[in-house]
Amino acid sequence: MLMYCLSAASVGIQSFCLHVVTFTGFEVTVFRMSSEQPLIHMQRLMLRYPTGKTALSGLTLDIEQGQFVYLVGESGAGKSSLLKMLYGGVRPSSGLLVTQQIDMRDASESRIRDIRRRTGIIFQDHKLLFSRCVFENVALPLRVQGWKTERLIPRVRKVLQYVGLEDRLWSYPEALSGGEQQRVAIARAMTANPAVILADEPTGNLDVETARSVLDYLMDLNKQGTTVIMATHDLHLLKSHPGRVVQLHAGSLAGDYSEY
Ligand SMILES: Nc1ncnc2c1ncn2[C@@H]1O[C@H](COP(=O)(O)OP(=O)(O)OP(=O)(O)O)[C@@H](O)[C@H]1O
Repeated sequence: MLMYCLSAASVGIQSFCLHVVTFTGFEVTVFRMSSEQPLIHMQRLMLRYPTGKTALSGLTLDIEQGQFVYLVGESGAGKSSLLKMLYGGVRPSSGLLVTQQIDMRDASESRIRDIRRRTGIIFQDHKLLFSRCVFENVALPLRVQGWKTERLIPRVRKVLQYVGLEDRLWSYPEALSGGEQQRVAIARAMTANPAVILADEPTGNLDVETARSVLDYLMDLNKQGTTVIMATHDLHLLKSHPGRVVQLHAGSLAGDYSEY
């Protein structure tokens, strides 16, 4: 089932978005520009930290809606810095970055908040709140958006059911295994129907089997329309879960393989 919505202020005048309700019942927001621009467009993108360290030096790259992209490269290549830039954690020092139709060079704070609302973020150390139960951790992005408790309960139940943790609703993260904690982080990242999921080494602390199951969830979300961009050192995962591979080296593009 497809539902169209009118272009919102945050998506620009000539753009529109589709809310796609997928076969598993999740609604994914898919953005399209009338000019068919890519979801993410980078041109000679540079990032220099205040310390003077150049993390990205002249990156030119497009990422299309619906792609599954692995970011690979040696430690310090710039993978995390690129992900950070994609959710507005740091601003470009020079060059062009347009993500989800927002020019990040001069985007206002409210535009950056728009980006974050449409972006799910997963970290290696999952960054769950240990003082809050699973339900509250997963509900957080919806609470930030002002959802009332009665409306968010069914949504949180549904995403926890998806990652197989509906029976752990009231558990605290410390009572979960590393793999279960990462599945809670996936549930939290997907709960607000993001257009994009950014994952920074989400399998870094997991054994091979658990890492594969985390990848299964991300691949499944991708098949339902969510663009996934994932930094990883786990190159063996690329064989079992193929995708586009973007290789960085010392802040520059070193390779771009459409299907590994
Ligand atoms: N906040 C920061 N301030 C200054 N320099 C930074 C900062 N964050 C990262 N860097 C530097 O920028 C470069 C790129 O770092 P980044 O974390 O993006 O690499 P990475 O490819 O993600 O590495 P890893 O695989 O080890 O996570 C490195 O030289 C790093 O030391």
